[in-house]
Amino acid sequence: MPTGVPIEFSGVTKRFGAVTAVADLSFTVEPGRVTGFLGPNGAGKTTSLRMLLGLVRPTSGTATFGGTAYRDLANPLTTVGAALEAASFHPGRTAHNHLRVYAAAAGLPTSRVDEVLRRVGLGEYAKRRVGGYSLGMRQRLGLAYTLLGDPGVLVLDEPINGLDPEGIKWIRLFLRELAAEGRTVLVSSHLLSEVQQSVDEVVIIAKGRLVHRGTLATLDTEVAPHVVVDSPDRTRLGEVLTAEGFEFSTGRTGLLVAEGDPGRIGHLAFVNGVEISMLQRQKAGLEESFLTLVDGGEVVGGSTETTRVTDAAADATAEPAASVDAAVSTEPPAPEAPAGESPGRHADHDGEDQR
Ligand SMILES: Nc1ncnc2c1ncn2[C@@H]1O[C@H](COP(=O)(O)OP(=O)(O)OP(=O)(O)O)[C@@H](O)[C@H]1O
Repeated sequence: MPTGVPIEFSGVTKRFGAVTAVADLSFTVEPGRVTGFLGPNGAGKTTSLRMLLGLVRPTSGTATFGGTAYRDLANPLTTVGAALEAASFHPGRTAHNHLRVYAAAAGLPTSRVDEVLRRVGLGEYAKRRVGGYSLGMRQRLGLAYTLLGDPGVLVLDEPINGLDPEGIKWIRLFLRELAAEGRTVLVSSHLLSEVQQSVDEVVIIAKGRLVHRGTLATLDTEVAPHVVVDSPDRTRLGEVLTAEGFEFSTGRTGLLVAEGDPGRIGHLAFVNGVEISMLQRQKAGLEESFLTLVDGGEVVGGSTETTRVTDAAADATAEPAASVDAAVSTEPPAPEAPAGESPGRHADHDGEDQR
């Protein structure tokens, strides 16, 4: 049985020139559960994961697996399985051939290839060329790759992105299974709804900073509930609320007041002689809480516009590096990478610090 170790971010900051992509990030991801690493596009998720996997050097702070940095792991492939972005595989080769190369490089028996392909439901397609695979099948193949060394930790960047409903259902159950086996499972996504049914814990970042960490249940209580109130004379009700300093917006069912206690609003209406036709407390839903948290994220400097080159053409033909040390299936191309450069590089290229 694989042994999961905690993933620990401690005061991690990453600056790219004037842009602070990640600011003083600290959190721990525990084994035995699925943790969602959430934030809108540009929040700093990929940069954080790349620092964790030794692909980018933090400006300050440490990101480790049970206290050991990725580059210092004795055998990375059997400790951490990681997939950054959609894995790219040569379309002309079979899934079995792809994984056989990695297994051989890592000193693993070919039987391991058959095992992981069966595990992700690709057993009967193992000898088919990857070019004929659907996106969902390619995602499964990427997962099979991460499982080759039977690692105790899995780090998956947006594994649900682009899957059809059946694929989403499958991956949700699969992630839960992996965590139930004692592994540490960290899954990034920019959509809470995408991972909400598969995660036990969430770490939410916005503009490079941690904005929430805890269970989904705690997320639900993070954002204060509202009061929805209505009156046959909405204009007058609005005037009374404004005069008392309440902030509100007008919704379909009434005025949405940033106040958790309906009693206060009811009393206010009563003493001002405003008839109330509806008054109720409304808890912020999960999605609303998530959006409120990430919208309110503090700006940590510079533009948050993503400048990354998406090198889809190269993805179609490039092969992931078959290094024993490289348990990371793909790496996003750097912004200035010329078109055609392999996205499968695994260097610890600190040249990015100058960007
Ligand atoms: N190599 C780089 N050079 C310069 N800026 C970068 C680089 N990598 C990331 N950034 C910037 O850092 C910020 C965080 O980007 P990052 O890709 O980590 O966010 P993300 O949460 O993964 O978003 P997405 O889901 O869109 O990939 C963005 O402002 C981005 O433009």
